[in-house]
Amino acid sequence: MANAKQLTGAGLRGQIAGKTALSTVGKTGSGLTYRGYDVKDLAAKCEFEEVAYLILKGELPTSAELAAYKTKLKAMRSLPSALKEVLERIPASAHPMDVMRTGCSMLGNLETEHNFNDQQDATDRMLAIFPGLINYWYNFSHHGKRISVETDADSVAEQFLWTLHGEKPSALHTTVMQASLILYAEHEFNASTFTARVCASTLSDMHSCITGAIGSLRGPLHGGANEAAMELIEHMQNPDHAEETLMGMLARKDKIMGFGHAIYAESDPRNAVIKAWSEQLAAANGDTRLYDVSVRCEAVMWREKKLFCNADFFHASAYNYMGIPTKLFTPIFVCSRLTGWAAHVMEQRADNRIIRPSAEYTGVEPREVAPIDSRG
Ligand SMILES: CC(=O)SCCNC(=O)CCNC(=O)[C@H](O)C(C)(C)COP(=O)(O)OP(=O)(O)OC[C@H]1O[C@@H](n2cnc3c(N)ncnc32)[C@H](O)[C@@H]1OP(=O)(O)O
Ligand SMILES: O=C([O-])CC(=O)C(=O)O
Repeated sequence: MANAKQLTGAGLRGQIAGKTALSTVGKTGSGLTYRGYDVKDLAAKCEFEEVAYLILKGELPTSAELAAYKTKLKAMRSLPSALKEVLERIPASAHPMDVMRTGCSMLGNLETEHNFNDQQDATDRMLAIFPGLINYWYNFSHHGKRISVETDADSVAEQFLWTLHGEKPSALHTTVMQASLILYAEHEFNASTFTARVCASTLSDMHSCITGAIGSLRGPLHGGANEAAMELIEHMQNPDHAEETLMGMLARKDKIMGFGHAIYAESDPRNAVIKAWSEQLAAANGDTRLYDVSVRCEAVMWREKKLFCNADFFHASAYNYMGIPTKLFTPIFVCSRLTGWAAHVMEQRADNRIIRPSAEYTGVEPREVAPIDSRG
């Protein structure tokens, strides 16, 4: 069993900030479970909709329940015309995470969750619409194309790739995307989920909670690390060049995105799964450069710093091999983590007290306001 990480210090590290029945992270040093199931088991045996159902409703679905859930999601994909108009006004230079944030917020204006009894439907609508939403904007702003999001795709995974590329994806790509969405679906009290829970604790609506969470996920210390990792590895010509680049960065004390974790001590269980898929995609592509340089980065970081790849690092090469533009990497994370965020919002609502911690004051002692002409 791996050692647990010492959790103390700034950033609320190690503080219990609430209860959850949704997942455990690093409980045995390196494990991740969703409602008691090992994430590796889920990624090997399930499709994303089964895991979304598990996280949102508590148990894995039967085949009839899964079929009904997928049929429901498939019927909820269309984009309201007012949302399309907003997406068409966002420039190509925008970051897609800002597009996700605005798109989610706009949806909240058009289809407001007025009543908490609507929380499951509001969540399902976002699960169904988010892949098409981001790819509608991407295709319009980058290629001047108004795509149809009412595809025959059988799953969220397939819908993402289909609406991006305009054709049914290969079985391999769909399988990898299923696994990726499962790996990213839920992760206890990470920064974006905690954002969603703080928002939920004020009894705000689901779209506000998810919009806030998207903003938190955007940063490179959290979900944005998969894009930052891609920007790093794309310049590496071969493993020796990768080693040379990293050694220089470490000497300059640069932060290497895609490595390290706030909770895990020695490894992130999601890494082995996406790494294996990246290797398969590299072989299928007949170009192993990105995989090979990533493997060398992993070895160097462990040798030099005892830092390991988190979920994001091998996602960079895997997504690149599937022809996904780098700036769309973190929105895929949104399409997946939406399940965890929404389940946490539901959990917070079911046993709520407004989240309002205290601060340690470090400012000046009490003093009087001097008349304005005597200041300075
Ligand atoms: C899906 C996800 O969100 S996973 C996380 C994605 N984020 C990244 O990949 C960004 C790069 N990684 C990091 O910035 C950090 O490891 C975090 C934000 C994930 C965790 O931060 P912390 O909990 O503060 O890290 P931790 O306490 O383990 O850091 C220990 C030391 O290692 C250093 N360190 C940690 N990660 C890295 C890294 N990727 N590169 C270089 N040094 C690092 C820290 O700077 C710290 O050094 P210090 O004590 O001299 O300041
Ligand atoms: O738990 C964290 O701090 C970050 C993370 O890995 C995730 O949200 O998937």
